[in-house]
Amino acid sequence: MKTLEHIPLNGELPSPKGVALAILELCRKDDATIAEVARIAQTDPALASRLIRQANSAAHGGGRPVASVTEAIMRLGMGTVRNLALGFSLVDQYQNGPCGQFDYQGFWSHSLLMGLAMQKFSNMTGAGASEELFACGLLAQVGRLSLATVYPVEYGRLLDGQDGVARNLVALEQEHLQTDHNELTAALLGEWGIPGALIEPIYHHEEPEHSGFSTGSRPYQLVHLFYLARRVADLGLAGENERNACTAELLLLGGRIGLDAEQLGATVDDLVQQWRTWGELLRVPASALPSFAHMSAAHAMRDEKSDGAAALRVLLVDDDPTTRCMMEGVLSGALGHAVVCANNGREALALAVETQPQIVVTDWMMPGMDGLDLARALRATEWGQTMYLIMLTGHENEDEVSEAFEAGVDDFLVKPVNVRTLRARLRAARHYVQLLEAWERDRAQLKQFAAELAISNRRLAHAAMTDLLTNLPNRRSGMNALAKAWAASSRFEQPLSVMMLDIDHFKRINDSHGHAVGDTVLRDVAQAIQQSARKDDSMCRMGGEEFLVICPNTDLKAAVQAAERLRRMVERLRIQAGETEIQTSVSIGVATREVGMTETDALVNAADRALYRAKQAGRNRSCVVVQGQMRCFP
Ligand SMILES: Nc1nc2c(ncn2[C@@H]2O[C@H](COP(=O)(O)OP(=O)(O)OP(=O)(O)O)[C@@H](O)[C@H]2O)c(=O)[nH]1
Repeated sequence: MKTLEHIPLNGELPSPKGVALAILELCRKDDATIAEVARIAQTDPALASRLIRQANSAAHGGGRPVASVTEAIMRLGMGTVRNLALGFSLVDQYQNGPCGQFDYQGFWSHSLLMGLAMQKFSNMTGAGASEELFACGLLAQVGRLSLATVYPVEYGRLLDGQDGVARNLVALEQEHLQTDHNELTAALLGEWGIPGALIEPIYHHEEPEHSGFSTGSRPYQLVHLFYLARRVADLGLAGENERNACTAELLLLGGRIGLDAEQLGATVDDLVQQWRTWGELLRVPASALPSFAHMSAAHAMRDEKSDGAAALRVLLVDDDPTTRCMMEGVLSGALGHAVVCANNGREALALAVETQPQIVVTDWMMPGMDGLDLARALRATEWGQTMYLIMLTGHENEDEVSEAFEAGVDDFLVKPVNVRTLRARLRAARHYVQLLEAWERDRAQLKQFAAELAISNRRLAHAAMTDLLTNLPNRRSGMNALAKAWAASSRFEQPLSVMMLDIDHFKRINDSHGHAVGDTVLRDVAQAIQQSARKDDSMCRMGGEEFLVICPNTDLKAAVQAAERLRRMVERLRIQAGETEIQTSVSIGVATREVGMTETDALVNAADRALYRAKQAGRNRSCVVVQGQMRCFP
C-alpha cells in the first residue's frame, strides 16, 4: 500500500486543524497523559460535548453516565479520542469546498451513517472497539474528499463523466489523476496514525470479494463489515428508486452476520434515528427514511410491476438455517416471490409435490438426500421436468458443475450469494418459466386447433361426399362405393347387382306444387330407399330425381326382389308437403354383373337401359334386361 510520499499530489490535502491537530500531535508522544489530552479537548466545547456523547452512547455499554471530558477519555481510550477528534474536525472544516461537482454535505452525510453503522455492527459482532470503528467508518472515504480538495477542476470533470459505479470511478481516477480515492484514504489514515490492521480492510472495502483476505480472518470480517456499513450509508442517501436494490442486498449481507429480515430492519431503523441525531450535532444533512420493512415491501411491489409478472413459486432447500433465512429474506421479502422452505432433499421432494414450485433453489451438500439426488429425483417425475433448478455451490469446480448439469440442474450460484447475481439469475429463471408457460398455453391452443381442424376436415369430407338435399352419399361417393363392391365381388367371386331408380313424372310434381314440394318428395323417397336397403347395401343420389342402390353379394333374383320391395314401399308413401299430400312412384332398372363386363360403367349402363325399359313399360315398374331379354315386374 502506498504512503503519501508515493502519491503524486500537487495541492493541500485535508488536515485537522486547531484542537484536533493538537490532540493528534500529543497522542504521537509515548508519554501523553489523559489529563493533557483532556485539557486540550476542553478548549473546544463542541468537541468536548461530542466526546462525552460518544462515551455515553449505547454502543459503549451501560454503566454510570460520564459527565466530564476526562471521564469520557478514560472510557473511550486515548486512541479513539484522537480518531474522533480528527473525524469531527474534518467534518467541521470541509462542509464545502472548491470542487463544484463534489457534494460535500452529501459526502459527510454518507460518511456519518457509515461510521454509525460500523460502530453498531462491530458492537453486535464483537469485531473491534466500536468507537474506534465509528471514526474509521467516518473517514473510510476521505480519499474522495482529498481528491476534490487537491484536484477540484479535474476531479469535478471526472465526477461529471462517471456513472456512479465505484469500480469505474477508481479506474477513472487512476487514469486521469494517477491515484485513486482508496489509495489516498489509506495513505492519509496511515499518516494520521490509524493502525494498519484497520487501514487494510478500509482500502479494500468497496470490493471485499477481491481483498484476498482468508475467510474467517479478522481483516476478512472487517472488510465485510465496512462493506455492509457502506451499503447502509448508500441506502440512507439513495433515491426512492435505488433504495430497492439496497434493501435486497442488505438482506443478504445482514444474513451473513446472522441477522434475519426483522432484526436487520430494526437495526437499520435504529441507525437512521442515530444518524439524524448526530446529523444535527455535526450540522450534516440526514433525511428521514421510511422503515426498512416498508422499503423492502415497496421493492417487492415495484419489482412485480416492472417485470410485469406475478410472484413465482420458489422452493428453497438448505440445511443451514442462516443461509435459508437470508435467502428467504431476499427471495420473499425483497423480490416478492412466494417461498416455501425445506431442510433437506427429502423434505423438499414432499413439498415439491404439494406446492409445484416453478423454481427450486437448493443447496448441494445436505444430510440424507443432497441437492444432486433431489435434482435427479425431480427430473425423474413428469411434473418435475419443467421446474427450473438452481444449485448453490461452495465453489465453482468444473467437474462438480458438469455433474450438476448432468443431474438436471439448470443453473448454479456460488456461495456466498451476491444479491445482484441472484436477482439476475432469477430474471433468467423467470424468463424460462414464462417461456415454458407460454409454450404450454400455445401447445394447449394448438391441440384445440388440431381438434377443431379435424372436426372441420371431417365435415368438409362429409360435405364433399354427401348430397346436401337428401343427405345420401352423392354420385362421387356412390361411384367409390361401387368400385369397392366391384373389387370385392372379383376377389370373392360373388355376385353384384345394382338398381337404378327414377321418380316417375317428377317434373309434374315440381310444376304443379312447386320446387319446395319437389324437394320434400326427393327427401322422402331417399329416406324410403335407406329404410328398405339391407345392411350391406349402399346407395347414392346420382343427380336430379335419379338414385343408385348397390347390392353386394346379391344375384339377379334377390336384386329384383329387393327392387320390388322398394318400389312397393314408395308406392305406399303418402308424402305430406304442407297442406298437400303427394303420392308418387318410382321406376327401377336392375342389372347384375355378368361375365364379359370389365368395368363398373358397364353394370351401371345395363341398369340404366333396364330403367329406360321400365319407363317405357308404363313406369312404377322394376325391369331387368338379361342377355338382351327384358322382364318387367309386376
Ligand atoms: N325439386 C327439385 N327438382 C329437381 C331437382 N333436380 C332435378 N329436378 C327436376 O326433376 C325433373 C326431372 O324431369 P324429367 O327428367 O323430365 O323426368 P320426369 O318428369 O321425372 O319424368 P320421367 O322420368 O319420364 O318419369 C326436372 O323438372 C328437374 O328440374 C331437385 O333437386 N329438386
